[in-house]
Amino acid sequence: MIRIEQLHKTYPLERNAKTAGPPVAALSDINLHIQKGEIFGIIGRSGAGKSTLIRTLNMLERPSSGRVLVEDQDITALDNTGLHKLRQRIGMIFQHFNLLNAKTVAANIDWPLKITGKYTQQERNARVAELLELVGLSAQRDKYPSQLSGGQKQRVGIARALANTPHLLLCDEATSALDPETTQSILRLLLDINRKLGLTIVLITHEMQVIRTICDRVAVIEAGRIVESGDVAEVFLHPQHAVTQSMVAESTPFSAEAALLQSAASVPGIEQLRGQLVRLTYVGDITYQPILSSIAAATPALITILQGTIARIKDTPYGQLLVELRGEPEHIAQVFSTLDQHNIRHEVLA
Ligand SMILES: Nc1ncnc2c1ncn2[C@@H]1O[C@H](COP(=O)(O)OP(=O)(O)OP(=O)(O)O)[C@@H](O)[C@H]1O
Repeated sequence: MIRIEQLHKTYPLERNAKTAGPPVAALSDINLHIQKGEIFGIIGRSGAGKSTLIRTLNMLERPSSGRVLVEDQDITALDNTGLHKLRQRIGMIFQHFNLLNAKTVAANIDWPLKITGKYTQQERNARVAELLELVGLSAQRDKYPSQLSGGQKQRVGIARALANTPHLLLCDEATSALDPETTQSILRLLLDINRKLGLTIVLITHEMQVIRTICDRVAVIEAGRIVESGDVAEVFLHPQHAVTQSMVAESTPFSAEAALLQSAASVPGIEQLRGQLVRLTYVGDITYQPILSSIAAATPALITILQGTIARIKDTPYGQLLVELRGEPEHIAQVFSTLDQHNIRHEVLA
């Protein structure tokens, strides 16, 4: 669906600088492949380059070099007419909604249909009604943006972005201005739209919780470079880069995992342990199988659970356990080999 190849973006001047400052390398050698129908998240700290990157996907920002292919078309080579057509295939929603305040909800949603000049009034009315229904705002059709809550405004933004049946939806910090409950309802709506319409969604966020709730894959950006990318469960459960590790550790629902991710020294009573301290991670259906009981029944090794969590990342269940293993070396080896057979990752921490 999208292929980003060796993308670089350098801003000539420091932002807000009154006089010319040194150039800012906002994106350096970005290479990404985003598949049709997936929800792809780009996460990073403030100033990492997220907005610049997502804006290159519809050429709101022109890269300094490199290519962006959307549905096999190199969009960096498009002229204004080509860009106009491209933007009808790509919807976008924004942190601050960007609604037309003087227009009603229905008129905001109608606007992108009207400017194409392709549809009759009757066709537009029918499409607007359909979109209002999709985002759950039929009763608000004649209200103005100032009469809506933040969540409702974002629903209007989503309906407007979908008006011309785009193939791709870009979400620029779409839930950052919303409270946690409203954030969840907007994320559920995006997931629902992704599933119902098969729409590819690319979002940028600084919140791990957003990635964990709806994304299939994620790329972590830091100082203009992709430092890590992959399936969300893999990146969350085994973050490799220091930035990813700290963002996972900071995200509240992951506090239990954060403890598990930290050094063995964080385990209460560590000094009393006599065996090996091992972290087990399992992902998928195996989460609900009695693997530990089977191992305990098959070997004389002693397994003590010290800490653990079972949760979900999007639809994928996973478990992480910190256990102490005690026994003869051959029994411990037997435990590890059984874990291997079941694809349960094990790391000896101490
Ligand atoms: N128009 C501009 N002119 C000069 N520098 C810019 C411009 N836009 C962005 N930058 C710089 O490029 C870098 C990346 O900015 P960008 O807005 O893409 O990051 P971000 O990850 O989206 O940050 P935030 O989460 O704070 O919005 C920053 O150093 C920023 O100051």
